[in-house]
Amino acid sequence: MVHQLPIGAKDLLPLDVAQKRWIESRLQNVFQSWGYQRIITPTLERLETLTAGGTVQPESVIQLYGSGMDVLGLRPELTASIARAYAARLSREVTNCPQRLYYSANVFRRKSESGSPLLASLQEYYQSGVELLGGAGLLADGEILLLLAECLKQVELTNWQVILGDAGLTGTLIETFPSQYREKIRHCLAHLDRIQLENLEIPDAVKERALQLIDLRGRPQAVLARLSTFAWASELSNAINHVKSLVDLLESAGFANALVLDLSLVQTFDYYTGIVFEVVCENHVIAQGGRYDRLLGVYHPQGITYPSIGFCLNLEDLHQVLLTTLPQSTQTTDYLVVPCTPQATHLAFVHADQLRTSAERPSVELELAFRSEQLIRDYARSRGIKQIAWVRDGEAIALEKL
Ligand SMILES: N[C@@H](Cc1c[nH]c[nH+]1)C(=O)O
Repeated sequence: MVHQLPIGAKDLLPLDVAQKRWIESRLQNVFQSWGYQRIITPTLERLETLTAGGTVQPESVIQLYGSGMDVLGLRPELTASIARAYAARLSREVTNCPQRLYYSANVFRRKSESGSPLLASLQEYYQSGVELLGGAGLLADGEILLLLAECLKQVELTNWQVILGDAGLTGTLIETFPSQYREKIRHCLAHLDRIQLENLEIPDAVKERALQLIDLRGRPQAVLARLSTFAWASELSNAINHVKSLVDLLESAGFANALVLDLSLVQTFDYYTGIVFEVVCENHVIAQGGRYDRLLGVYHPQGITYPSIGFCLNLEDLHQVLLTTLPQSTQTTDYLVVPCTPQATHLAFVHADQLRTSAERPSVELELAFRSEQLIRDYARSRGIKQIAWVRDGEAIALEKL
């Protein structure tokens, strides 16, 4: 019998792991230097926790049955879990808010290409991200976007673009459409599907406004100028002014050419209430996030909420885009210690141990099979090992540099 992986699952071999750790450790250094602390939440949560308030669709969660009647789910993302963990732990005391948290973890999604749950495949992804809980306003939004830009700089990513939207603003605009058309329009916006929108059977006046919305995408100043020509926009001046101030802040921080304003941007998860964004590079969505001011209230026993914002980087996408700049080999072992005869075995273990605890803390591996000297040298060269310590019973150890 051939034991195959489940569809969509994959093994990460040592080189993949070395490259992934290179990315993760650079990101973690940035998170820590901005004052974020690591949080670890469980891989499994109650399904109702993951989908509370309709923020995550149950169909996208891989479900399991726990003891009793609990339906459990593998987390499809971490923001809901972190909101659950902190909702009742936050308070308005100065010592408590804001909380800056980061994570690096795997997430699982169920993907159904054909819409059939039987054909759905398991997808496991890795994310590194941050949540700024209890942080509101321009400063918090600015911190998150500038922190994201610093992460991209530290992993040496170039040619990226940030697509910036506002879920509050877009949601309010969608609310102004008659309720029977909202879902269809939302779907077209989420998929940037102008053709489908043009062909929808909806009244012309509604369609015209929906098309105005899908076209609100491009250089920020041009989009904002176009927006100001629409009569309906005047009722949304607070949200529009916030976006303007954020755009100014980002442009003065050097984002100018990398920023696209897209007021039709709709995200996969439905908990966003304010700015939303994604980073794209070579057709990959490298990162996404946004403001979710109501989510903590969903988990708080009295419904008290705290304004919050965060993002995550999608490590597989980042890995793909960075492939040529990542380390191309795994770390090599410094020494190979060779017991030349069975009698030298004990001495070889002792010598290997002495080397490992010496000042430079080298990595040391042991020859296991008493192979010929030639085979041992060939093996060491093939693995990039630079030094062989030949251990013979009753003789001084002979060090050979390759
Ligand atoms: N959890 C979101 C990203 C995010 C983090 N914080 C806010 N949003 C995702 O997986 O897409």
